Amino acid sequence: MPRILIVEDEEIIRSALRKLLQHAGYEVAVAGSVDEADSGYELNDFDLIISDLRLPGAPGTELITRAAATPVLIMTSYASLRSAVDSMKMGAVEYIAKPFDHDEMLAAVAAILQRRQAPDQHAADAPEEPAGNDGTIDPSTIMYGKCDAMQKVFTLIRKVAPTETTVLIQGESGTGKELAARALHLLSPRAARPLISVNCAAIPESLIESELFGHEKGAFTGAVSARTGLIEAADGGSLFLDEIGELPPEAQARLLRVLQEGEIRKVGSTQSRQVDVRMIAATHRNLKAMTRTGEFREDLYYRLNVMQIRIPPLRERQGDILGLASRFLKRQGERMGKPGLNLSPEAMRALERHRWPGNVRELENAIERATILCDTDVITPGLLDLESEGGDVNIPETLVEGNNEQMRPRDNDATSDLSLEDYFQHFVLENQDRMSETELAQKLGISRKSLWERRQRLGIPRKKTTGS
Ligand SMILES: Nc1ncnc2c1ncn2[C@@H]1O[C@H](COP(=O)(O)OP(=O)(O)OP(=O)(O)O)[C@@H](O)[C@H]1O
Repeated sequence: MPRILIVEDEEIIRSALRKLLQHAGYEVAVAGSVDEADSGYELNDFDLIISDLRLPGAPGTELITRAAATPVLIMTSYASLRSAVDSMKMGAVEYIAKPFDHDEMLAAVAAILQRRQAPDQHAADAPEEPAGNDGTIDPSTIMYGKCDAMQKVFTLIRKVAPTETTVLIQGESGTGKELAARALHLLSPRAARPLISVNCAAIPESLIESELFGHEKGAFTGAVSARTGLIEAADGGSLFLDEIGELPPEAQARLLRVLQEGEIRKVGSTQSRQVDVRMIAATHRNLKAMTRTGEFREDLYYRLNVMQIRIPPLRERQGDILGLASRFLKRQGERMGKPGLNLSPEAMRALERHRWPGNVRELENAIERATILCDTDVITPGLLDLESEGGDVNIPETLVEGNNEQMRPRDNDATSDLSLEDYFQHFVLENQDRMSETELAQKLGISRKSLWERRQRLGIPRKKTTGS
């Protein structure tokens, strides 16, 4: 049985992670700091160390040198992507952003241990030797989907993952684009190398070029030292550019060069450097339409759109709703110490009838909310609180302004013209004075981070007087 050491100072995360890993069949030990880990255990006896980056005393990356024979997976908050990149450069085998998804964590652990068992296949110092995926990792171990539409997505992922092809993942917010990108990476020969995920909408426009491409010392005010960009950090691995439609024009031009020439030039540098990165991009927007309005470069669009994977909205995956719900219920129940929860027949019907404008994320949030509020073993429709969430709102048939036939609104009534962003904007403007940010995000079925990002993008930042 593989032995894993968790080094985390936050008790709640430490015990949740321990339970998750024990449940998955691993032998688990825990420590609250690097020194506690080092004095309490023989670090090289473990098959894997999972450590928080920020700890009291030495940072988690210290374990990379102290446990030279053991792979170290670093956990870091999403906001500190930069530290994640630095951790990878220091030799961490993988990083994972907190709060992490349980499936994502288990998939990352399984992939690292699998590579450890077959070290000849990945030779970390020889990236040109493909790490290989021996077939034990499958998209269905990373994301749930039994309906025909998702089975087709999985087939496509299995086919395209082993290639070097650039992939464009399209789908509404919350459909699972990021999970699909992770599956593409983990099933690829690059699985042993980093997957760097960047949300282009979350990085301020003024910083995006230097974040992605790096900069030389003195390239602009504040550039006190040279810095490696995220693309370079993904060298040998994969780069996932989420919300690619938000990339400003100058960064689009630079990215095109990376795709065409396989080389990057840091901001303020005259020299280029070759990089070997597999590009995966995602968007909920219609890039083709954006090329017509000049918002997105047509040449870049064609470079990115070599292979397209469309993740269907949840309302087109009717057969998966209950399966996903019971998976989330089991997970949340275990997390919150309520393991025997069930959905009442009425709750099941309510879930199946709901339109799910926020897709899988909204379902996940609804189940989490119901699990918290539930005082018995049965989840009733009232606890899911779905009526006010969209059942009575005019959600368009299809929210993506699609060039893709499948994505076009199916009818021409007035609501079909309402884009997801219009809906979002209406909802926020109408409700922000009486709801907190947390409530707004929950009702929209998105995370608070997503709410904040979209507020910035749509020019409706949170009012100072609004509570949260
Ligand atoms: N098929 C699935 N099985 C299990 N969980 C899923 C599935 N699809 C999505 N999820 C969960 O739903 C949430 C949203 O998924 P994800 O972040 O991948 O969506 P997204 O399309 O990238 O969203 P956004 O466009 O807002 O970034 C995550 O917590 C993810 O784990």
